[in-house]
Amino acid sequence: MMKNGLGAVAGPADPAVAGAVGSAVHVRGLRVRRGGTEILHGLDLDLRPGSITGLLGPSGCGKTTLMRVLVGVQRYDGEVRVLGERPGTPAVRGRIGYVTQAAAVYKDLTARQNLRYFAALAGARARDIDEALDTVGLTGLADRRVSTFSGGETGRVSLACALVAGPELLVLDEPTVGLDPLTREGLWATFRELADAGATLLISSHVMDEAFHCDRVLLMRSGRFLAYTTASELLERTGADTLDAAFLDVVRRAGRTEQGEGQ
Ligand SMILES: Nc1ncnc2c1ncn2[C@@H]1O[C@H](COP(=O)(O)OP(=O)(O)OP(=O)(O)O)[C@@H](O)[C@H]1O
Repeated sequence: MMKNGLGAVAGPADPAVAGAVGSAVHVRGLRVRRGGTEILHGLDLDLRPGSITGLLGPSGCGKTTLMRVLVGVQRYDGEVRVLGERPGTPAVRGRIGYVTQAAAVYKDLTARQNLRYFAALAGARARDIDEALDTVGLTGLADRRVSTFSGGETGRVSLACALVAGPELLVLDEPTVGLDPLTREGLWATFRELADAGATLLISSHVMDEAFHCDRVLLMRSGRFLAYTTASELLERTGADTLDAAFLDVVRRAGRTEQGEGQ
């Protein structure tokens, strides 16, 4: 398992639930190549059921690639289990929600019609459509065609479509980008409710401060995990005033460790 800049390891959040059986996500030695280049360099990870994990790191570090592996649309080498199964297998496909950066909704339908469609696909697992619309703040726009929505509103329809399917694992690629602070706070409250009800959430973000909403954060850089910790622990250990400064500190320490190992 890889050492990070804080002297900890990117691995089990809680030894009591570590391993393929107890983890919602279990990853060992994950490697991914895209376009002939290795993008992820041997990742280890366990996510506890009912937890929120923030996946934080600069653009291009491999966040989306990791998410693609978990939802079963990316080839990989190594061991990966999601909800106890191999990614992409029929046994888990309907139990995982994935919201990409590009909204995947039907623009010629209204928001409500989109949700009805995704609820129908989810069958017995489906949640209440009005509640999902309310959660993302779209009740007032529910019966307008999505083609008339702003980018942020369209993104919220996409999120509501994932929510309405009642997923056990929710993988969200930058769900709060372009949203106003009020909607953002409301969404984080919803994410917490989902986790409290037993769902596991992995949420990527560029915004370091969103780490305060997460149970744990994974700091990622250049296809490697630098730390798997909490926001407050990160501040405490680095002595930094802000999470941005703490992240830079971790990056510098990791660089020094690599240099030291290379000598
Ligand atoms: N099909 C591809 N062929 C070659 N390289 C790729 C391909 N897809 C992605 N990459 C590269 O893989 C790296 C990781 O990309 P990824 O989309 O996972 O990053 P990210 O952390 O999600 O970035 P962002 O925050 O900007 O969305 C990037 O350097 C990207 O250029």
